[in-house]
Amino acid sequence: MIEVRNLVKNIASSHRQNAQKNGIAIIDNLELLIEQGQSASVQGASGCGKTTLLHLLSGLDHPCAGTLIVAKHAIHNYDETRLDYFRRHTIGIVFQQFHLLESLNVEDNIAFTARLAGNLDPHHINNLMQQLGIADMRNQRVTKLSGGEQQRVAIARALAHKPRVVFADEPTGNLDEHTSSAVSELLFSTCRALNTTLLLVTHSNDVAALADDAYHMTSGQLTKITPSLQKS
Ligand SMILES: Nc1ncnc2c1ncn2[C@@H]1O[C@H](COP(=O)(O)OP(=O)(O)OP(=O)(O)O)[C@@H](O)[C@H]1O
Repeated sequence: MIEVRNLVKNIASSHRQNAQKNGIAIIDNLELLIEQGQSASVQGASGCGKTTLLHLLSGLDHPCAGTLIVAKHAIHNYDETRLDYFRRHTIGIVFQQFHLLESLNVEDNIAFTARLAGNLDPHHINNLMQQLGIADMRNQRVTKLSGGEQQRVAIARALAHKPRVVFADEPTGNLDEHTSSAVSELLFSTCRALNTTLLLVTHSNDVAALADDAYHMTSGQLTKITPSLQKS
């Protein structure tokens, strides 16, 4: 579950005491609720604050004000030690720039987060590689892969430790239309199977429409653009 209340991020200052006084609020009293196991997509103009929102929810950036609860973790109150534990165990992140470990092969990149979390399930990792079409590349260094292949490795890595929540920033941005559709369906179906909450930023209407709820971001806030597609 993700619960965000009155979230403010001022891009000129990350210090709480200066939040209201300095700079522009790129996130301005934003509210969001996603139940456990549900998914939501966020679309919006370039520079409107989508990546900033994911960084705040991942504990990679600090809010100026507001409440951020992610899988029962009230991370707005956490220090770096607790945030580090939270990131390792609770969430998976697909970054826009992948951030793969260049010295490792495909399989070790994917297993890395699971090893850190102490939750290595080789069968699950093998399934992810098979479903994402990267099993044949398991022993290759990631630097040898195309952008689209690296993107699939990044997606598998985010799911490898069966996190409670996944944040994905343009997870299909480097994929052709056919692969984008297959990979995004796999991302959504794997999250559903694991009862993992998924929050995804995308420029693709097709990918956004796969989510239970779709939001548009503007003026630092989210507006729901489709009714919730409640599953029976
Ligand atoms: N650390 C920072 N310091 C100052 N400004 C920042 C910082 N991080 C982001 N910004 C600014 O905040 C705004 C939102 O950036 P963000 O990356 O969240 O946008 P976005 O909606 O994800 O854009 P895109 O769709 O192009 O990826 C931009 O104007 C950006 O320049």
